[in-house]
Amino acid sequence: MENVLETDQLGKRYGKAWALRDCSLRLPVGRVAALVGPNGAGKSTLLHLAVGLLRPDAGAVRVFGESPYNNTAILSEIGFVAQDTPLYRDFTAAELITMGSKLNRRWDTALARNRLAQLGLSPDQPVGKLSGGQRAQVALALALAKRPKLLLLDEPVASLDPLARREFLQALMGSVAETGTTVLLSSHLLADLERVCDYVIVLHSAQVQLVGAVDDLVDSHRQLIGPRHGDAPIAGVAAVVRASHTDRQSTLLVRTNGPVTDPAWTVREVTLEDLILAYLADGAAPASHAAWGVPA
Ligand SMILES: Nc1ncnc2c1ncn2[C@@H]1O[C@H](COP(=O)(O)OP(=O)(O)OP(=O)(O)O)[C@@H](O)[C@H]1O
Repeated sequence: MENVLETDQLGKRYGKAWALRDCSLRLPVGRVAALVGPNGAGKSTLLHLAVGLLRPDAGAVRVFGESPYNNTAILSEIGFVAQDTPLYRDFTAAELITMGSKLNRRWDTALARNRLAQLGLSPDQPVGKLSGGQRAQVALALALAKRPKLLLLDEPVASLDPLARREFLQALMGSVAETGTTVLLSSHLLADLERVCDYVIVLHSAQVQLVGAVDDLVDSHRQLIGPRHGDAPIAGVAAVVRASHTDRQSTLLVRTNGPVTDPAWTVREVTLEDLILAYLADGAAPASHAAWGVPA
């Protein structure tokens, strides 16, 4: 399957501290991917490297097979909304739409205008006078109007109210279904991500903890509840990701390599949220997806 974004041992350092380290991942075409991790995990750094705003200090990042830092031509295929949704504050939304139409090859003016109308946002007001959430909506409308092949969104819904959030994610999904755009969006709102994403990248402390298709990851993990567990191997379990114990009972989130049939264990399916929380809690033990054998 074709990969839109690929990184190989990608690293970015600020002074002596690595903001992103040994990051190897693939994002296949057509996916809507969640980029998840605690504050300071390296999410924005990864997005900035992918859009060529930062130059790697180690390894490589390729978007559509090219280095975004050295090849500005591919930027026409990438839409990016940064975390603080920077816009020229003295410009009106209408002026920004006109500017977009002059600067972009595949610009969809009607889409941008319709979204603003749908949202009840005046196209004639300087965007600096809009609320933070309204400005985010304008930035997102402009990003969709670019009709990019890859859309990178850094916490796009953080400043939106719950209804606006739901509406935006629906609009995003509609646009993706129509155009086949690959999306990578960072967010802390796991329930939102669970609704819209079919791929996930979990970062912690500058390193990739988990990456893969949501279906594959959910299929290859289980929660086990049973007698207090020591180190003894359990048939069907490739690795224990997270364990919690009482005096007599253990609850394990495990990666499986076959069915767990030992009757001592009650086996439950996991949700994406269970998985993300388990891998985030286990952030001290990073590994590449290759090491886990999780399909990319
Ligand atoms: N310009 C900078 N100068 C120095 N350190 C930086 C800079 N930008 C980011 N960092 C550091 O790099 C690390 C990763 O930051 P990054 O912004 O990528 O995290 P994040 O996962 O996007 O966090 P958040 O969820 O808070 O937005 C952090 O430790 C941060 O302090």
